[in-house]
Parts: sequence; C-alpha cells; structure tokens
Amino acid sequence: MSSNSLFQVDLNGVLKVLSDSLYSSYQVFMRELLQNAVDAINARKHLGDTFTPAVTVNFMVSGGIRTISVEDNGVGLTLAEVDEFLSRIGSSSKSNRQDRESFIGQFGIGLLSCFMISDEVIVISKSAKNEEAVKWIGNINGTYQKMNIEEQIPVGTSVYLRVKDAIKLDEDLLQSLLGRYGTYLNLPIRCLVNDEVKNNFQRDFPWKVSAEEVIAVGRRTFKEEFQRYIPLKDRSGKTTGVAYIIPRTTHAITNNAHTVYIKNMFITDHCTTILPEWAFFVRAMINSGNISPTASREEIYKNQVLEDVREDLGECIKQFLVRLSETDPVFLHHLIGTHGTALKSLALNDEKFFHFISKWFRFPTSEGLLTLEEIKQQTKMILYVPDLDQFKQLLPVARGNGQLIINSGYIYDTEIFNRLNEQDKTAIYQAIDVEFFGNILKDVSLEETDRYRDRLKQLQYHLDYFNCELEIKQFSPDSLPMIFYMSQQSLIERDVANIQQESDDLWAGITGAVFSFEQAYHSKLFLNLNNPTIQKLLNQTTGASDELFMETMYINSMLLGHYPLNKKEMDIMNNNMEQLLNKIL
Ligand SMILES: Nc1ncnc2c1ncn2[C@@H]1O[C@H](COP(=O)(O)OP(=O)(O)OP(=O)(O)O)[C@@H](O)[C@H]1O
Repeated sequence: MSSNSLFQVDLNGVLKVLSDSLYSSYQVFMRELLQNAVDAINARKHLGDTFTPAVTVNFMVSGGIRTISVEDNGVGLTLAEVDEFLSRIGSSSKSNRQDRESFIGQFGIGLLSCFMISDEVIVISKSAKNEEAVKWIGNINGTYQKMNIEEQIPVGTSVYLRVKDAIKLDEDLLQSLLGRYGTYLNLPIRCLVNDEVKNNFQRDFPWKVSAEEVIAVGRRTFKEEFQRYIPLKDRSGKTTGVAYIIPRTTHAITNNAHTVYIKNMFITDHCTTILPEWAFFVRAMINSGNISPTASREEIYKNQVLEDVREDLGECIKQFLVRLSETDPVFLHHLIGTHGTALKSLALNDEKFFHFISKWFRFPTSEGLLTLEEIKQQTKMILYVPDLDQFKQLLPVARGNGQLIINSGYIYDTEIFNRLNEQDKTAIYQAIDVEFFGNILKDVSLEETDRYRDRLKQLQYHLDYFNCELEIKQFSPDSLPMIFYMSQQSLIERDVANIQQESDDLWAGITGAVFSFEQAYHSKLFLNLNNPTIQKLLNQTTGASDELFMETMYINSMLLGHYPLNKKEMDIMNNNMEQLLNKIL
C-alpha cells in the first residue's frame, strides 16, 4: 500500500538558502514588497476598477522597536487566496494568468525574503472581489494563522514587519532602498517616518524627460561627467534606454557594468550581458519589458530574447556612429581618438560597419597620424609594418627616401590592413618588414660591387659567427650607417640553436631531430654606402679593429631592435666594451 503525502518544508532551511545563496543582501525585501504592491495594483486595474494607485511605506520607531509597513491599494486577497498564495511556498497568483506579462513576480517565493529581516510577517488585506477583510500571520518557525477580521478597511494590502535587532536598518537606509527600487515604478510611493511624510518617490526614466535629465541621471548613477549619450531601443520597443559615451579611453578588458531595470523595477547595476562585448566605451541605463530576471531578480536570464535585445541595442550604437559621420564628423573624430581600439574591434566583427568606419580610423605613419583617405592621397602602394620595433628601425629610412609607411603594430591594425587588402581594390596593400624594405633600397652600382667585393668578404667573416649576412646598399638619410633585419623564422631558429648549444647531448639530439634547418643566415645587416663612416670602413684595407667594429655594430643593432642576446653575444658585448674602455683610458 502506498499513500500520497505532502512534503514538510523547514522554513528555516529554506530561508538559509535564500539568504546565503539566492539574495545578495537582506535589503532586497523592499524590492519584493514594492514589486508585490505594483503587481497587485496592476491586477486591480485589470479588473476594471477605477482608483488612484498609491503605495505608502511607514517606518515606525518606538522604544527601540522598528516596524515597517508597506500599504497598497491593489487587488487584495481573499481568505482562500491567502491560503493558496501566502501559505504555500512557490505558489503565485501571477504565473498561470494570460496577462502574466504585466507582472514582475512569478515564482511565489518573494515574500519569504521578509523573514530575513523579521521573525513575523503580518498581512492585512481586503480583496477587491469581496467584502471580508483578512489577516495572515506567518512565523519564521514555519507556522501561520489566518482569519477574517471585522474591521472595515479599504481595498488593498498592508504588510507589517518588525525589524530584527541584528538587522541594520534606519530611516536613511530605508529611503535609499526606496530610491533604488521604487523611483521608476511609475507609482506614487510615499515614505513616512512615524506617520510623518518624508519623501515621495516617482520619476520617469530620464530619456522620457529631457536631454538634461539624461545627463544629470548619468552623472548621479555612474559618477562620470558624460557629454553625450546614445538612445537605445530594441525592435519590439519594449526595451529602451540610453548608452552614455565614456569620456575617457577604455580598454577591451573593461567589462562595463550597465544598470538594468525590468518592468521599471531595478534589477542590477553590474549587468555585462545586455550590450555586445565590443561596446566597452559606453555605460548604459536600460529598462526592459521583454527580458526576464532570474529567480533572485538580481541578474538577467540568458536566453534568445536577451540575445535579440543585445543585438538590437548594439545596432543602435552602430547607427548612431553612422549618423555622426554626417551630422558631427568632428565629434566622430574625437570619439575615434578616445575609443579607437573598441571601434576597431567592433569593425573587425561586423562587415558593414567595417566598410563604413574604416575610412575614419587614424593610423600612426612615418608622416604622423593619418586617415586611410589621407594615406591614399599620397600613395596607392600602402606599406604597413606589423612589428613595432621594425617600424622604428624603418622610420628614418622611410622618411629619408620619401616613402610613407604605416605602423600597424598596435592591436587590431594589422588585421584591419589585411582585411583592406582583401576588400579595397583601389589600392595595393603590402605588409612589410625590414627585409622587404631592404629589397627596395637602392642597389650599389656594378662597379662599386666589384670594388668592395673583397672587403665585404673580410667584414662578412666577422659576422659569420652570428649567422648574419652583410649587404651594401644606398639609402637616405646619409647619417644612418645601417639597417638590421631578423625575421620571425630566424628568431625561432636562433632559439633552437641556442638550446642546442647550451643543453646536454640528449636534448640537443631531440631538438636537432625536430628542427633541422639548413645552415642559413639568421639576420641581415644592410650597410649604407652613403654614410661617411661606412665609406671609411669599406675603403680601409683589413684593419686590426674590423672584428671589434663589426661585432659592436651587430650587437648594437640587436639591442636597438629589441632582439634578445644569447649568452655568447652577451660575453662578446662585455668583452668589446672592456676593450673600448681600455682604448679610451
Ligand atoms: N501586496 C499584495 N497584494 C495582493 N497579493 C499579494 C501581495 N503580496 C503578495 N501577494 C500574493 O502572494 C503571492 C506570493 O507572493 P510572493 O511575493 O511570495 O511571490 P510572487 O510575487 O508571486 O512571485 P515572486 O517570487 O517571483 O516574487 C503573490 O502571487 C500574490 O498572489
């Protein structure tokens, strides 16, 4: 024989779960009470009653005892409803209704949060549906009483809580909770202290009031002096808000916290999912009627609706930037100056946006910061250098030879030029390094090649040890004696060779088996025949200082290019330094 029995719920256990795991603080009781009041008022409106909605919160302090009452003139509860909805945890009058969209509550647990601040919750209510008023007393030990009362009271509900001694709650905190949770509920909420009216909370969202209000609320909410904001609206029109443009540079790792309201109720001020990740240059304030809160009502439920809303709001930001290019290009330039990195990351994720915005970006070039258009006016052969150190090396040569080069070593820039290379057929895009540049430097004449052939061999001899190849070229400026180049591949080969030299036979054997390179030059040194010192060097016969000269030039080039020196190179550098110092002394 089996029989059906009801679960016994230990209220203390449930409360521990709520306070330890679900809610971040006992302060949320005020949100839950206000939300119930709003829902009850909406339910009464749905009945067709005509009344002026009102919510009154009264904080009474007497002889060290603090009591809070929250009174609404909503739909109220009958005795049967009290039994069904207040006394049964997880039971809600809002979840199965056709019009459930208009309510904030749905889980039937919100009222329990009151037990975090009070051992007893008293509800006195008169339903809009019948005449008899009811009283319900819930106790933290899991028991409750319910009864009809004789008293004539108006339609609505009052909840009474006696604040536990351990709970820190005073008039100021109560007012700030009402401000946080009640301001935008679209209801007149009065705050009384010992029956005396202290404050009224009711405002429209700032974007429904005026531009000044938007800026003022932004300053108060995010403690930042915003100048501009972007209106936000999703395609259903149920999610609206504003995205404030942060007036200082932000970084991709900054996960901006946005303030989100759902159905006018404050949910969170650290939401990171309501806007796309690339929007890290704005902070938003948003009210949504279509996204859902989690059970704790402190976060947003991640589902398709949220994804759609995020996409729509992201589109608003993009469209704003497109409009700016027509209405206020100066500000767009300013914006790109401050938030270039964010906008570049956005452009790389969005074809259409890339097409629009890429012409507005500025890139560091050998002639200063230039836009793509400005670069194209000078040359149709667009040379970009993905490596910052190499760009620095090339800079004097490029300038000296009247060649414009772009530093694409900063984040996203090389990807942008690679993309342009695929899409923009009005110019040729070429990623270059020092070697490429070496190839377009002017060759010396055949006669000079012949003249210096033997001397070059002598000098090359001192660089063979470093696997560095010597070549003579001619370039401007004359003051620059040489350019040094080491490719990425060479760097790897050098590393492996270093390991082999420094490690034992077994490890050297393994690296030798895995990486076997042809013995090729790792780096290249272009000597500038226009430079007087190099001319002097080449025109000398074998000199006693050749070795010292070539080694010092090589090591100096390595250091200038920020290439790591291996142990032997370090030893040579120290040794040469000592020799030089000795010569001076
Ligand atoms: N002020 C009120 N006026 C009328 N009914 C109320 C009031 N407060 C609570 N109730 C009733 O008690 C039920 C339980 O309230 P509770 O706050 O625990 O859950 P909920 O609001 O339904 O859902 P949630 O857990 O998502 O807040 C409600 O569904 C409602 O029927």
